[in-house]
Amino acid sequence: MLRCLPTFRARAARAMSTTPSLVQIEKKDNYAIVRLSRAPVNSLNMELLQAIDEAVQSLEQDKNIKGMILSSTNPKIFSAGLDITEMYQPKTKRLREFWRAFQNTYLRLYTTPLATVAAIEGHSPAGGCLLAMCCDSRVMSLGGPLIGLNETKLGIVAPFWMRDVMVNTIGHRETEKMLGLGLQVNALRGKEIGLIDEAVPVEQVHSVAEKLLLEWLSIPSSARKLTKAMMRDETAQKLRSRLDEDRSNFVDFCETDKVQSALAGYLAALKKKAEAKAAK
Ligand SMILES: CCCCC/C=C\C/C=C\C=C\CC(=O)SCCNC(=O)CCNC(=O)[C@H](O)C(C)(C)COP(=O)(O)OP(=O)(O)OC[C@H]1O[C@@H](n2cnc3c(N)ncnc32)[C@H](O)[C@@H]1OP(=O)(O)O
Repeated sequence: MLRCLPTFRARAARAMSTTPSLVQIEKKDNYAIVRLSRAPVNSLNMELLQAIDEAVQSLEQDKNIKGMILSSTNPKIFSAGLDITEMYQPKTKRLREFWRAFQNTYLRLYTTPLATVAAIEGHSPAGGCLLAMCCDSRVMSLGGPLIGLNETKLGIVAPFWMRDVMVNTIGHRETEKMLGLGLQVNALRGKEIGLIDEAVPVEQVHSVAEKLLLEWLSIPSSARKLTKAMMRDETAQKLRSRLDEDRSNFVDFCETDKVQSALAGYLAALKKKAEAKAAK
């Protein structure tokens, strides 16, 4: 048995070196930094969504960990939102499972008793914006990066729970404009409308995120957790009571010719843009 151990260790090490982790977790004293790490743009496929859900769950179970900073290994992109290739020409079974993973990740992150801060150095459209809005606070870098729910621009409609989280963050009228027009805004504008809490130069994003997290963690823990639950449970419960219906709506909607042709057009435009960039 003892002689088997090095072989087992070597195999495990080899497996780790060949299977890059989709989410990197770095533990500090009483909090962790969770970095999304799916090249090139952290688009949220089913496996990444599940990895985020599992990461948050494992931190919730660690009695030394009280909070987390959600971030990206790519300083240019926080997350490109849902992986459009999951929705384009899908297999129905996988599409249902994919949406279930999205629902679960949202519910986990929005209602986690951990204190959470999003450190947004790069772009954060659609599902990326949702992940950020699920956190208790958001810090974003000044300059180029944009954040927002741009679904209408793709010819798709965000589900009611993405809308609800945005309404809870920036209010009804700003959501009506952001969502209806598919707007994405920079950090300064984000701060004006309450989507972003701190807009800072990129090199300060992490230190300010830590400062905000420590502020949340300075509140007596049970009071902070109960207040978070009081603020968020009703919104989460609305989806929990309609999980199957929401999943069916998504699958039916996604499989329509109209949505499929909108997604085809959008993917082609992304590809063309990437090719033009590569040709430069
Ligand atoms: C009425 C009932 C309603 C029920 C509910 C129904 C439906 C709800 C449906 C959906 C909800 C969706 C939420 C979403 O999240 S949709 C996703 C929206 N995301 C985007 O629009 C972002 C698109 N990407 C970009 O804008 C840029 O890529 C980005 C700014 C993120 C980065 O730009 P950069 O120049 O650095 O990189 P690119 O060259 O553009 O991209 C590199 C590479 O990555 C591919 N890619 C980019 N984004 C995605 C994506 N979201 N999914 C899949 N792939 C993506 C891109 O095509 C390039 O690929 P390649 O050419 O190098 O192979």
